[in-house]
Amino acid sequence: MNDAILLAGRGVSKSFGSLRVLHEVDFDVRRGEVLGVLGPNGAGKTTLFNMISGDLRTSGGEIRLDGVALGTEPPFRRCRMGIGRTYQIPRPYAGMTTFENLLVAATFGGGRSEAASYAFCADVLRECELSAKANVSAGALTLLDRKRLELARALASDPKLLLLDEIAGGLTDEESGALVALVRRIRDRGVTIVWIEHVLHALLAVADRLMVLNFGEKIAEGLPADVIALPEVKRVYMGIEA
Ligand SMILES: Nc1ncnc2c1ncn2[C@@H]1O[C@H](COP(=O)(O)OP(=O)(O)OP(=O)(O)O)[C@@H](O)[C@H]1O
Repeated sequence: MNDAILLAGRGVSKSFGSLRVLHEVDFDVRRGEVLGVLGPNGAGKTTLFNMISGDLRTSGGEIRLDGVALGTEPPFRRCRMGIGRTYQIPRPYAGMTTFENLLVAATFGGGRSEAASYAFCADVLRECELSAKANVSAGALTLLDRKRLELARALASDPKLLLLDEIAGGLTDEESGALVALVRRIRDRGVTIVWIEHVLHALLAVADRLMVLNFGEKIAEGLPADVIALPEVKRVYMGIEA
């Protein structure tokens, strides 16, 4: 096992009936890095996340966390193994307060006792700049705060790997700057991050490497500046003919 690699996928494939969505994708996520995932709509990015988090089974291939094959482990067990994720469409419990949302994630996802969860959740709220909204109903939060809450809920299970699915969409430049600063802080305390994002400037502000998917295949990976300069990436992702 290579200690530098936290998450590894080999030959990862997914089909829905006759629709092949991912085809033999190999990837490594290095411990402590931010790996950005790019690709046009329908490229298979969220499907890849779903297979890492256990929301979907793979049709082929293998995914390992810390060298341990995830196999058919259900989502809650993967969460306890250290995989946290956000969803493209935030799914807070709208009738609960921000703090209650975190408590649920910390006790069920993180497996902490309720008592131990209180102090931990207060720290997560502070990190995500949500302390002032602790007692606000999640359904009443602004879009930026809903995104922060989505991230905070993923952090409440104390993940070593955080999967972020398009958290910057719909935000102003200033708001996405605040989110980027938060992602950096999380990375700086040692959490490994894989971030699917269409808002390129947000991703480029923090990603250490990029991986690009197109029609379910990996077409590029490497340092961000190198990857976005590739003619193939410009063509499929940005619609620019080289
Ligand atoms: N449960 C499902 N059943 C059938 N087809 C599905 C299912 N989930 C996803 N797909 C299809 O798989 C393909 C890849 O979808 P996916 O959501 O992974 O793409 P994506 O790269 O995340 O796109 P976007 O950037 O729009 O979020 C799409 O054609 C989608 O319609």
